[in-house]
Amino acid sequence: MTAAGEAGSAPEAAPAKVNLYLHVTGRRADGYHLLDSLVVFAGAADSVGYAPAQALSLTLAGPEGAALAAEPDNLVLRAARLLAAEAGLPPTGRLELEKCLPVASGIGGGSADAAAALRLLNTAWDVGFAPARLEALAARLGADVPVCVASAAARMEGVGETLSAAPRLPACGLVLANPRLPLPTPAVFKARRGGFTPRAVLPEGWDDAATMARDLAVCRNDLEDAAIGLCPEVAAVLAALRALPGCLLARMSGSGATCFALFADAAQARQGAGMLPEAWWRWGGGLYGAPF
Ligand SMILES: C[C@](O)(CO)[C@H](O)COP(=O)(O)OP(=O)(O)OC[C@H]1O[C@@H](n2ccc(N)nc2=O)[C@H](O)[C@@H]1O
Ligand SMILES: Nc1ncnc2c1ncn2[C@@H]1O[C@H](COP(=O)(O)OP(=O)(O)OP(=O)(O)O)[C@@H](O)[C@H]1O
Repeated sequence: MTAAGEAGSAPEAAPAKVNLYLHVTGRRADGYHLLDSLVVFAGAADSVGYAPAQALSLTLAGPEGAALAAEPDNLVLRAARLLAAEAGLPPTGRLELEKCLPVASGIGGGSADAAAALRLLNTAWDVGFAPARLEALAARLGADVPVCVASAAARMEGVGETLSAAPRLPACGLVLANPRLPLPTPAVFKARRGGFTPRAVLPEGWDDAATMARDLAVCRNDLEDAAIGLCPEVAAVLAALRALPGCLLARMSGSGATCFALFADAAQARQGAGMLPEAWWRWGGGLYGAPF
């Protein structure tokens, strides 16, 4: 155990993933859908903390923690047990999950938590697996977990395990809004109707948010209609986002119900989030890791 491990590790951020577009390009024989998606990470995040202890445990904190109180199989614990088994170690430690992202909401909160736990424990337990090995483990926890291991913008294909470089992203602002209605991913995939959408054609990069929004406008989220069928409030969230001053593009993320809007900068996005109904979960800011 390292000195840092004995004192407990610094909390690991678990940022929200946002699917700027999501094309369903095909379907595998096992029923899983083949996707093409541009994934970015927002400044909105959960965090996972660790302190050494003989037995593995998890405590929940944060504004959305109560929503997981009855969850028998938290992804953080599943990630910890999987890493321990692969490393040939007993799973140990007191984990704390500060839950700020709404549960079952299309921004991969559970996936981000699982990936953060893999990163944190890979260091705290001195396992030392390379990122590629962590990504392979992550794929066993869920389709969205591999992209969350690096928590950096990426193009995601296959069922989520094929990651490649994203176009160079400009500075931009993001608003996230959720009507506080959970929408489980399996139900949305099941309700999807229609054919497949080709892989998107993307440039090498964008110099400003308006150009990026213009190019992304020809893409779509192929789960949006199914999500609106199951949760009509998604349409109201999209309408409210599109009405915000400075909104360049609004679309649903993942399987919903969270929708995002793109802005020229983080300040405009923060202002926009403040104009949305208080009953919704809403967040405004920049991309994860951006200077502000
Ligand atoms: C919609 C996305 O959020 C886009 O980023 C992800 O593809 C979903 O990732 P996730 O929540 O980690 O999904 P998982 O927990 O692996 O799968 C939940 C369920 O969604 C469906 N599913 C998921 C991913 C995928 N590529 N095809 C699917 O059909 C399957 O019915 C699966 O049983
Ligand atoms: N740490 C966690 N955070 C959130 N959900 C968790 C966690 N651990 C287990 N879960 C379970 O996982 C489910 C959330 O998965 P789901 O894929 O629907 O939503 P999501 O994490 O918002 O991601 P997506 O973008 O894929 O929709 C919840 O129903 C919850 O019971």
